Amino acid sequence: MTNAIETKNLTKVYKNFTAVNSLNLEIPEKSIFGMLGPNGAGKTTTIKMLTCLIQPTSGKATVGGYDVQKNPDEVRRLLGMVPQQVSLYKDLTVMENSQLCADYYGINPNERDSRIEDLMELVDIKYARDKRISQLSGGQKQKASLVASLVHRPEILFLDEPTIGLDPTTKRTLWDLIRELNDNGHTIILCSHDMHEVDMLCDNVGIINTGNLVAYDTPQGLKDSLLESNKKEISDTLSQISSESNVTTSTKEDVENLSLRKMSFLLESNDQAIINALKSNESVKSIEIAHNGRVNLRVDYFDDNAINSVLNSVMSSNGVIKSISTEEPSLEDVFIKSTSEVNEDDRA
Ligand SMILES: Nc1ncnc2c1ncn2[C@@H]1O[C@H](COP(=O)(O)OP(=O)(O)OP(=O)(O)O)[C@@H](O)[C@H]1O
Repeated sequence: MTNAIETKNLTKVYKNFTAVNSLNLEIPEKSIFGMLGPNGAGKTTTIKMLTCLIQPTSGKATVGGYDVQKNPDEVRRLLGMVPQQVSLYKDLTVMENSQLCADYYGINPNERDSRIEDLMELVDIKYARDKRISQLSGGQKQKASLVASLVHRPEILFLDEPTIGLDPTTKRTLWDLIRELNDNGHTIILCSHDMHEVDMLCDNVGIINTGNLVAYDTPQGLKDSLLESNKKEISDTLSQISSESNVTTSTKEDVENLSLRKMSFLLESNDQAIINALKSNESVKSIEIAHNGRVNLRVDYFDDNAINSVLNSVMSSNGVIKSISTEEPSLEDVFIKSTSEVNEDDRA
């Protein structure tokens, strides 16, 4: 698979502060890539280098095969950018702003307006085509910005916090649009603090912390690796504790609790036979029935068959499960873990 974007030791230093530190990144063509990182991590600086707005201090980046320093015009032609702060002309209308963009990219005037009309229809902003940007709401401005940035049909689209401040319905429309653009072959680079959005939309995710790429994988791969590293951490701590006689009972209990994973059921009825079967199941370490009737269990983290065995206990007592949930690590957990080890000197 070819890469839409490649960086090799890409670095940006402001005076003596390193904002992006030797970044090596590969973003496959026609994929959706999520860029995560805490405030000040270096995401915008990276995007600015990739979109030729600033020059790297050292290292290299190619976009669509073109070097950002040697061929900035070719790179600009390939990409579209929807920035965090909408950068359209406030006194011009939605239509006029898009026309200006189309003219900048030399789109044939005969084709220009029909392209814009189609895009306005796609993002549902046609009804405001003749309104000035200053008269639009936040969500409408975001949509107008999308139309203007898509008019030259960019192969690679950078979206910086595209759904921030949008209502849930408009957010969903934009998510659908992002998927649709991707289905049509556009590579999307999505910068977002919305973990659900990134988890749901992205093929790959990179987490940047103090200018360094600290994690890169599929969303599921990141969550799986956190589960593995949690298991290891708990098991190491438990074996350390069991060899130290002066550790208090409550500390032991705290760590042992960490080694339990939550699971919960809603059963058609909480027959005593089912509850007894669960209580006598060795994988079940605690059981509690909530006021809404939900059965909350804690099962052994390390027992790979725990969930299967719990399900068997319910089924063999003729229990009917209406809903079930287990607690798995979320992308937010991965983010917090990957960005928690910050060297304070790096943040200066
Ligand atoms: N022109 C500049 N001069 C000096 N330092 C800068 C400049 N631009 C950015 N920085 C610093 O570089 C670091 C990275 O900033 P950047 O804007 O890339 O972060 P970010 O990850 O996009 O953050 P956010 O999520 O808050 O938008 C920050 O510490 C910032 O203060």
